[in-house]
Amino acid sequence: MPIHRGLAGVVVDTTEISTVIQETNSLTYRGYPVQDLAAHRSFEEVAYLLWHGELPDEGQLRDFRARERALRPLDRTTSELLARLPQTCHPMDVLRTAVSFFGAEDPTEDDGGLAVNRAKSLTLLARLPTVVAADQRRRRGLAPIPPHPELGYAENFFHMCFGSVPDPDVVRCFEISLVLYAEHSFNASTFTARVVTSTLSDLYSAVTAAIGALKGPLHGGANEAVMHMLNEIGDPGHAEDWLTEALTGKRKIMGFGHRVYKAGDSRVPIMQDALDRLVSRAADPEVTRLATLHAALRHAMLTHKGIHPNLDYPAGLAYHLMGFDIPLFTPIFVMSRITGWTAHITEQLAHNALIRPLASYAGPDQRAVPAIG
Ligand SMILES: CC(=O)SCCNC(=O)CCNC(=O)[C@H](O)C(C)(C)COP(=O)(O)OP(=O)(O)OC[C@H]1O[C@@H](n2cnc3c(N)ncnc32)[C@H](O)[C@@H]1OP(=O)(O)O
Ligand SMILES: O=C([O-])CC(=O)C(=O)O
Repeated sequence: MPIHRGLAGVVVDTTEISTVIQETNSLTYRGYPVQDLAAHRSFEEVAYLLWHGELPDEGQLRDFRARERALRPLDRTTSELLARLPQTCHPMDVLRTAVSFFGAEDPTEDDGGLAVNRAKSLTLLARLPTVVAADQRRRRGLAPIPPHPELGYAENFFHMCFGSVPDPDVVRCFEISLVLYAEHSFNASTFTARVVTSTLSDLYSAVTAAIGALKGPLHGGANEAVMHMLNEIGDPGHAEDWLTEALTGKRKIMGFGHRVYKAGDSRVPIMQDALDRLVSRAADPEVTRLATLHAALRHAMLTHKGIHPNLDYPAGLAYHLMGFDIPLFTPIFVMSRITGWTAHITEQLAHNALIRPLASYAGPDQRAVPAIG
């Protein structure tokens, strides 16, 4: 029987949510090219699209926004619990714990009905930014800032992190990153959520597990690893030598390569444009140094290995330029991907089959248990 390590190239089910087209390096959400969604639609509209299959009309969007805004605040018990977590833990651990706690607190935790799951998904979408922002402020020794009910999803996140909203160009770049991160078919974290759901477990358990899968540096954790790597290299003139040494040492270069796209990630040109806008508006020598280094490493990687960057490469630097602390980058990915995960949980439940592959046994032949003494 052929073995497909890492399930590479294996098609395990159908989905109507998105498609990553390998041959053309393109991506659509419910049939719409992600480039067009990023250019013309808000993140809230994209969330609605992923969950409902169609873009909202004006009234539907107004109602969706109002419900999301009303659900943003955390209750006192949650805030107190999260404030007790050690500051040495990663913010992804805080987020994972928060979702698990939301499940424990929710009397409808085990109700996997469509309406109940939609309500839980919206609650998570609304509350996760409040958790992430409060955690960043706690680590900076600052009091949390409550959500602002008159601000959009992206603006409100800046408000809760920094107490102010940057100019619309910056907010737009952030929103573009949220649209691009929202959904990507059967990636590792989404598949994790589907595996958990396939046992008929609850939505919170599936999302908690998905957060754990996203945290790893081969998946979502790469956007943080990109920034650590740029800081390690430091000087743009060192990029080439650093890369040669790293490749000789068999290091994986963070933010490069992809399981599905082999000739470039469909989302990178859009995110790179957004990043370029952030760099030019900064007009700061330190930002120019980072952008030059970023470009030099991309060029060296393509020349030496023929490997293209993935979305985490431009997103990592963009989040740094927006002022977020590095450990927040993957939690921001969660704030967006919660839409894709929960759309997949709903889809899995609608056509469920327990996910349980086979393994080819490679251990010792059957043998007798030695008698003790
Ligand atoms: C949003 C996201 O989750 S996107 C992914 C984010 N992850 C990263 O950026 C981490 C760095 N990248 C990687 O580790 C890989 O490219 C992955 C895990 C994303 C994809 O891996 P796979 O599809 O399993 O490809 P695989 O690891 O087999 O790579 C194929 C070849 O390219 C090489 N390669 C692929 N990516 C990289 C990389 N980033 N750095 C160095 N070499 C790489 C591998 O070493 C391998 O070479 P070999 O055939 O000589 O052994
Ligand atoms: O599809 C993947 O394997 C990883 C990825 O790019 C994503 O989840 O956005």
